[in-house]
Amino acid sequence: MTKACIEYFALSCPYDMIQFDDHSILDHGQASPDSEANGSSLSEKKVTVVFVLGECLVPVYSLTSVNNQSWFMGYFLAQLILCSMSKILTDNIVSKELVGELIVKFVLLFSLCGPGSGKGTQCTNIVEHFGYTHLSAGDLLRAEKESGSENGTMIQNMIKEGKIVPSEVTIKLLQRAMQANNNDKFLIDGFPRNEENRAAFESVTRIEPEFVLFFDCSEEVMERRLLGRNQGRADDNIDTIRKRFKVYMESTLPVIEYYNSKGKVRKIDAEKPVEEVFEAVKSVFTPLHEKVKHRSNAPWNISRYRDRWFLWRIKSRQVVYQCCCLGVATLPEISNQI
Ligand SMILES: Nc1ncnc2c1ncn2[C@@H]1O[C@H](COP(=O)(O)OP(=O)(O)OP(=O)(O)O)[C@@H](O)[C@H]1O
Ligand SMILES: O=c1ccn([C@@H]2O[C@H](COP(=O)(O)O)[C@@H](O)[C@H]2O)c(=O)[nH]1
Repeated sequence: MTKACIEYFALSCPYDMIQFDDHSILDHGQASPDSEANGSSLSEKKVTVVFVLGECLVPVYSLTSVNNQSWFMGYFLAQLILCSMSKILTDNIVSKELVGELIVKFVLLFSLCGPGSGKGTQCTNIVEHFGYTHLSAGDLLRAEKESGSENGTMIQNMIKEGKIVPSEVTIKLLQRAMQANNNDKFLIDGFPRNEENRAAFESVTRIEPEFVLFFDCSEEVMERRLLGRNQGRADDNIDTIRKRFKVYMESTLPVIEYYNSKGKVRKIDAEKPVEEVFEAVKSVFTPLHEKVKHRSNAPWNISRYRDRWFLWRIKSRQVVYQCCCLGVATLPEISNQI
């Protein structure tokens, strides 16, 4: 989550310093069956709010000293996004260290490998073993084409030619799929396909991958696997396969090199049998899995502040909270649910 960021500021403020648009939070508190949730006890509590400052202000909140209730946290955060940020920012900058363990990262992994290297096969294993949500950009595009979308013909032509679909189309599909899913661990397969995809995704979502899986496999082996796949895909023919290899070498390899220069690439020998490849995958995932397994299984919520969508979730008592800016979006289809 927001790993591309930039700077953290933790602000401690008494609850009553925060100006809400209305007082319904207190009304809510009085209505709560939980005695700690009444208005007077809330006003005595202290809240630490963490902001991430970037190109735009992306709020990330973590709460300390709050004996919170889940309804309160949810309502508080929704209100806080809507309230005047400037009022809070002018007060009480405490320390950057406070952030520490309290910010729980939104885990994102990319699997970026040649066509036919076996990334789809391994992603299925990773989902079963480590509980990630697997989003295959290619599958999302194929489903979009099948749905009769206005982009259907364009997508079909691009896939047939092995070309890369414009970033805005693919990113919108990925964002929608992430928003529709409660998981906090996503494995995005076959994306970003080129530098433009990568830069657009990071700029829109402000999310960077934790690491990038790279399945090393020769063209000869990949070609043999694709020709033997037998799933009726329009691009599993020798002409399209060769075009895909060319696009991969010219456009996708530079993305892998970019992530490699940032120390994020985990290279795996993908020419071995499926089970052996998965053993290597497991050794890459296990340390990360250990690190994040304490994370909350609370459901994700979504809300919008101005033109930005925020994905957030709360776990009360143990102070687990995550917030992720999903970027500028007009998503009228979900606005009614908020
Ligand atoms: N390690 C392996 N050894 C032998 N065959 C494999 C291995 N991994 C995958 N395959 C087979 O190779 C074919 C391609 O695998 P898969 O669909 O996982 O590739 P992919 O990288 O996701 O391809 P694409 O980019 O075209 O979606 C499948 O038929 C799969 O069963
Ligand atoms: O981010 C993406 C992912 C895929 N495409 C197009 O889809 C095909 C098939 O992708 P697979 O990952 O192999 O299933 C690919 O050749 C591209 O044409 C895309 O444009 N952008």
